[in-house]
Amino acid sequence: MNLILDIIDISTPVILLNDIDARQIGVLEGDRVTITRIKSKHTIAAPVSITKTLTSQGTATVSLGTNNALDGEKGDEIEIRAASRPSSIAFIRKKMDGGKFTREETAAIISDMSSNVLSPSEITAYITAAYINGLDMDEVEFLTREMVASGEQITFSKKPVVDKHSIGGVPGNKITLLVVPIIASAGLLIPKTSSRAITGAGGTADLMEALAPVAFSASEIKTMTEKAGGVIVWGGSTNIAPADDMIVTYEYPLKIDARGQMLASIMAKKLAVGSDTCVIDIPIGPGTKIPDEAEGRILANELITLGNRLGIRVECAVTFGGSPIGRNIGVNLEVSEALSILEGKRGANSLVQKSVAIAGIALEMTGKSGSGTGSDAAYDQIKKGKALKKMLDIIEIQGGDPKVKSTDFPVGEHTFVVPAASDGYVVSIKNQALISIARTAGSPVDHGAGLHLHKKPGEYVKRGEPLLTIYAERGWRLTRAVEEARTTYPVLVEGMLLERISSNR
Ligand SMILES: O=P(O)(O)OC[C@H]1O[C@H](OP(=O)(O)O)[C@H](O)[C@@H]1O
Ligand SMILES: Nc1ccnc(=O)[nH]1
Repeated sequence: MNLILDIIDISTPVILLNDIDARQIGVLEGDRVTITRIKSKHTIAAPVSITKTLTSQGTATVSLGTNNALDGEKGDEIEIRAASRPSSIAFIRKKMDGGKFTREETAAIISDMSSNVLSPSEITAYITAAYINGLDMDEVEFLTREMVASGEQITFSKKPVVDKHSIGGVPGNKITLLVVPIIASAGLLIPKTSSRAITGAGGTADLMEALAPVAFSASEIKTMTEKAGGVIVWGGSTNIAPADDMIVTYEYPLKIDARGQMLASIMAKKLAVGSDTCVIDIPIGPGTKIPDEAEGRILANELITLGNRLGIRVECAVTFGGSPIGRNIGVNLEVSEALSILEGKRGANSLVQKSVAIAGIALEMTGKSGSGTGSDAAYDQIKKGKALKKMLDIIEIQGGDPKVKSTDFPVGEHTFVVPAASDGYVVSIKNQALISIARTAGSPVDHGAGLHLHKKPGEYVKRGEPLLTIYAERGWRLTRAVEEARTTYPVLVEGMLLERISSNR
């Protein structure tokens, strides 16, 4: 049936059909149709949503998410036909039943995902099936290569091309804002692509966005890296492994990072930007993605094996993730904390030591520093102000303000101080509770939202002294975050009364 195209500004891939037209085409809610733009003969597929009022008879309203693939204009004539179910759904079902994906099946899933043929519930089913039944190394390699093939690739003529990545999972992990300028200031190329928050309250792409734009094409990333030595950009921005970003989008609300997808997500971004030397941070501990050192070693071997298969030299650093890195969680708070260290101010040991350790490994891997001297050399780049200067160059080349200072990042005006309920040493911190409070307060969308930890494990606190301060840009968000802090006890002080339980009678 031929209809007239209208476009609605929502991102979810969908086509809205009037119920009378839908009946004539023979489709029900959630069924798929093919849409052919008569003028260009270009055909795509999309899931249907049926309406009596939003779209009148004779019109088909597609979301921006769908129109990106169709490339249509309001008023175009389009032909709509009921489509058969994509074959990738059968492959997803195979994984639900514990089967193994072939390269062709992986390619079909990634292609259907990238071209919006799969609906959000089907993508979620794919991630969930892989989360539960896992992917073996062949399947991970297929996925990585298909993710790369779904977008553009960069090659540099100068070698080495260095990279770093963290598997995430530990709150406050802003080290990329220090590691990249350290490495670039040592004269190495580092085209760093990051995801937004996956399980956390602020991913590196979210943090960097407070300093400069992060969405660039592959050729812009190449040119900027060649000029400044490094960049910190959003991997899902344009066309660097776009299928990876779709997976991350559907993982975020579930607060999961499926193992096979995580390996592919990280390594696809490395392969796409042409890096040959990579250090990967694996934070371990309670409330992180990896519970202990033994599991950290297994993951490290998987990343190294995958790197070998892709021609990337990988070293992993298993790091302590049992409590936050630094003391701030949330976009502006983290950016400010990272910049203040680059500016030479005193800062949290956990942040400085971890950053120079990771940067040091990269310096040693590339021969810039001798064995065992990398972290001192990395620290020197901070102390001599070279890392700060490089970070400002990176900010400038990405279109941010090169005069920015650590004090330029406002926190939300709504604040609440959580006091210690008793005297004692802080014995532990619940990462997941802190992440959840920061997300509830508005992070990463509200840049001023988040929290500051006054006390970390091993530190003494007196009753009534602040344990943490919560910041929000909106009063209602602060109220909800405070309610959460009251029930989850994110910072545990020894001897603290956690709960009173009495008989119901
Ligand atoms: O939200 P969770 O799952 O904690 O972690 C995701 C973060 O971890 C990685 O950090 P980086 O790019 O190595 O700095 C990703 O790119 C992303 O920013
Ligand atoms: N799944 C992922 C974990 C960490 N970083 C990523 O880019 N992707």
